[in-house]
Parts: sequence; structure tokens; C-alpha cells
Amino acid sequence: MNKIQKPTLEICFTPDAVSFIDLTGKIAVVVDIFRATSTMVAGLASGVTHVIPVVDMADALHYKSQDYVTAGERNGEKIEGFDIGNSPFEHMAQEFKKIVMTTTNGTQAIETVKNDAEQVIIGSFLNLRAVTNYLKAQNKDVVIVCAGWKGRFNAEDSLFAGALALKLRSDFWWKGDETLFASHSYSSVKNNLSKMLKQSSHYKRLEKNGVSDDMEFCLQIDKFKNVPVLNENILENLPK
Ligand SMILES: O=C(O)[C@H](CS(=O)(=O)O)OP(=O)(O)O
Repeated sequence: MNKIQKPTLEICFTPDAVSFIDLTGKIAVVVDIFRATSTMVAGLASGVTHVIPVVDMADALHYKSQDYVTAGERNGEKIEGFDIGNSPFEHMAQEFKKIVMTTTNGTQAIETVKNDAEQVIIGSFLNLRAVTNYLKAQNKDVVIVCAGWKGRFNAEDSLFAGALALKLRSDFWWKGDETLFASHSYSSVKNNLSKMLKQSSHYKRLEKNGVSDDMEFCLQIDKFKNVPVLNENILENLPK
């Protein structure tokens, strides 16, 4: 903690950048706007009670025998033999309680931080205010971990990181140029977020798969009030 008692806030634009940061005692906010963390927030706000994020498809299938619905994608498309894909609309269908999920980027990012961070929570534009309020109340150092795309930077996760950094500015010490860059970038596009992100590689890739409605859904701000937290490998909503 710094001399004036404020916790720190840092951003990793990719999961690989986490290797430069000591996560001990810190809260990691994992972000994958298109679509994994938006979908987790939407599902858990709509009747899902448990989400187990896993890296491998085989691990997901292992939970099928324990009454988990298998969900996920590779390269934006539903995995053959799985029950559902990675669309928020599928996860909000209110048919499912327990989901095991594997995605190209989002569940990998959770895996990267889960053993080292003190706590892992799930962020998205859909629950921006709820995440902000939670972090303000904790008085702990925070690292926003962008899932990116296959190890590379992406615009939507980094812009979300900027939006969250701006909301937390008065309560946290910003560390690193990433925070400065992301917050200025978000400020300059926030009134045209969807228009700008339509030019992004991740949007275009998923658009080709016919899921533009998913992306528009994921860009809604403060639609939900839940904050998913990882407990013993299971994502559940924090009590309100
Ligand atoms: O389906 C998604 O939303 C993406 C797939 S890809 O990275 O665009 O191929 O996965 P996610 O892990 O949610 O970024």
C-alpha cells in the first residue's frame, strides 16, 4: 500500500503480461468482452448458479456426468458434442443451473491467474458498475487482466479496462502506462463504442459467424448487478 493509503490498479493487456506482475494479495478482474466474461455475467444474472471455467474440452466433458451443461467454442464456433456455445443468449435461456465452459481466450485467462491472485472476479460492460462498487469496498490492489485474442492485444477488453480504471481513479493509484493509455482511449471512443469496435478484428471475426447480436448485447453498460467470483474453481455470484 502507498503512503497515502490507497490500493494500486494495474492493467495487463494480455494474459502473458501477467508474468511481469506479482499477483499475491491482489484481486484479478478477468475480462473477455467478446464473449466469455460477458456471457458468464449474463448467465449468472439469469438463473445459472455455477460456472466451471476449464481450459480443455476433455476436462469439460468430464463434468457432463455430474449434471453440468457443457458450453463453449473454439474459434467462435460451438464445439461438436457440447450442449451450447458461447452466446450470452444461450446462457440466459433459464434452462440451465450448472455450466462447465471452455472458450478460446476467456477461460484460458482465468486459468493464468487463478492460482496466484488472492481473488478472481469477472468483469464486463454488463456489470461495470457492480464491479466498480465491489472493488472500491475491498481496499485491495487490483489487476485487470484482458483475455485478448490468442495471446494478442484486443481493443474491446482494453477499452473495458480503461472504463473501469476511470471509474476507480479517485480510490486507486494507477500503476503503469497501460492504465493511462486505456483510460484515454476509452474516453475518446466511449460515445461511439459500438461503431469503433465494429472495425476491430474480434468483432469482424465473430460477425462472420453470424453473432453480431451477441456483440451488441455485450456492449450494454450496467445491464446486470452481479459480480461473479471464483471459489474453489467454481464461478458464483458474490452475495449482494
Ligand atoms: O466465441 C468467442 O466469443 C471467442 C472466440 S474467438 O476468440 O473469437 O475465436 O472466444 P472468447 O474466449 O470468448 O474470446
